[in-house]
Amino acid sequence: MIEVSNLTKRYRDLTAIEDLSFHVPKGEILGFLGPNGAGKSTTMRILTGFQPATSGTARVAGFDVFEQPLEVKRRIGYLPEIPPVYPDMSIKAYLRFVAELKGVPRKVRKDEVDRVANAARVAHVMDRLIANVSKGYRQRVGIAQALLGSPDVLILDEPTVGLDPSQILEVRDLVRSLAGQHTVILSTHILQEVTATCDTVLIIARGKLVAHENLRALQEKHPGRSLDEIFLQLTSDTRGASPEPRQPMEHEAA
Ligand SMILES: Nc1ncnc2c1ncn2[C@@H]1O[C@H](COP(=O)(O)OP(=O)(O)OP(=O)(O)O)[C@@H](O)[C@H]1O
Repeated sequence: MIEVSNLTKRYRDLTAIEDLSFHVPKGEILGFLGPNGAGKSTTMRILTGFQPATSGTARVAGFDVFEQPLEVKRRIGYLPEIPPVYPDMSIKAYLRFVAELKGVPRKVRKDEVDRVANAARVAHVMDRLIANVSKGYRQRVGIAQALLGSPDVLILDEPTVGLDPSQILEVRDLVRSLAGQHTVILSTHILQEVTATCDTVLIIARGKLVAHENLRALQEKHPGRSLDEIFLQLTSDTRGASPEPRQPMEHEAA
């Protein structure tokens, strides 16, 4: 469903991701793990067509991300790190608005909004202003908008960041319930996030792929070690190094 080949992104002299290649089969929930600054958001922005790559190719549902971006966008639901919600709108008005933007036909729009509201468990707060609901609910609204139009692929960037423990459990349950019908990439720097929701993990460090396998197989390769220890070992050459200085923001093309 997702095929990435030799993907590289440079921001001036900083290489954010380098020669990344991986494949995500249909219906899988892939945990995309890496320390801060490893290149997760960059990869997701490229896959969702929000940012060009410097080189390499990426295909979603058979469509090239760079050559057929509209076809790709139609098949992807994206929850960026900061949910793209409008605080002054009610949840209902916002979801109807996004459904319209996504081209959900008018006569099925109401049913589609009801469907995603039930799936993301916001159906009981639809008339509340987004500004007045908790961060957990805002995150659910972000997930609901990603589900609109039932895209084949969902890309969720740090969906539980900043939530309290009970909200985290609810969002994890929700993501788990999506397996099978959707192919999901779940980005996080929290290992428990992956063990709670995913079968397969892809780990990057400093923009390079350091592991891509079934969680159980990864543990079997490192007997007697916890996943935390395995993660630390695999990403160790990035730790202890001084933090990456942030380059000037690049808003324009690669
Ligand atoms: N627009 C940009 N312009 C310049 N440098 C950038 C830009 N976006 C990201 N970077 C740099 O690219 C590297 C990878 O960043 P990215 O945000 O993809 O990492 P990440 O794994 O998502 O990190 P985090 O978990 O902290 O969100 C970092 O060194 C970051 O400073």
